[in-house]
Amino acid sequence: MGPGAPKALRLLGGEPLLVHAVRRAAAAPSVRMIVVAAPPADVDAVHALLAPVAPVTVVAGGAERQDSVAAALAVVPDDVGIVLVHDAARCLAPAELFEQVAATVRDGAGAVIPALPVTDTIKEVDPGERVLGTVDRSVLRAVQTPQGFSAPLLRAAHAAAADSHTDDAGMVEKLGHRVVCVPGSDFALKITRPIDLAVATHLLTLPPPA
Ligand SMILES: Nc1ccn([C@@H]2O[C@H](COP(=O)(O)OP(=O)(O)OP(=O)(O)O)[C@@H](O)[C@H]2O)c(=O)n1
Ligand SMILES: C[C@](O)(CO)[C@H](O)COP(=O)(O)O
Repeated sequence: MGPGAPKALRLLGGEPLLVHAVRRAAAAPSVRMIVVAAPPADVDAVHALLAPVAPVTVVAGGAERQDSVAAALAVVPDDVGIVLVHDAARCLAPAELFEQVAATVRDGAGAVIPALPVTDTIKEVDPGERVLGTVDRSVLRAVQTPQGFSAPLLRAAHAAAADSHTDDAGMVEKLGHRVVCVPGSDFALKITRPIDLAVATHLLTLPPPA
């Protein structure tokens, strides 16, 4: 995103991305507890920011996403059976997506991820940008959050993780456990570059997705 405030605190329609993300998570009827991992120095400030939005527990996050998820998971009570892991950067993921993911876990899938088909042609390249080949995109999916898990499975995956993973489902895959996809949402785009913020600003003007 370039220089400026931490991405989760950048403004979208006048409110921080994190506020949008928590509001939508809290609107999902299945969500009964929200844990936010924040930079250690900002725990109190993030709690104050979110208190008017929804009841939240705020913990100190880690250096990497995986560390932050582990820190948040550590305070989830043992009687919570399903955990959804979400990115603040996917701040417009609708409440309905949280529900769909939670319902699929509840129906018996241990690990559930929202995913969209890939629409570009994908090339594999070498370090010199020379094309090595064209990948069959029909078997590829672009994966989003919230990702949903049975809590014991997610805890086991984090406990076993020896290397770094870009998503939680990757750790579950490493355990050899099945991960299933549900249809993702265009509203769950990851805000990474300034253009994504421009797209999200437009999405805010649209009716909420059905
Ligand atoms: N130490 C970290 C880094 C990232 N995240 C979470 O992981 C999400 C996805 O990571 P990413 O978009 O890569 O966030 P950043 O690393 O903060 O941003 P960027 O890569 O755009 O610089 C973030 O929204 C945030 O919710 C986290 O909890 N702890
Ligand atoms: C979890 C994720 O959003 C799924 O696409 C993604 O892997 C996060 O990656 P990042 O490199 O931490 O942005």
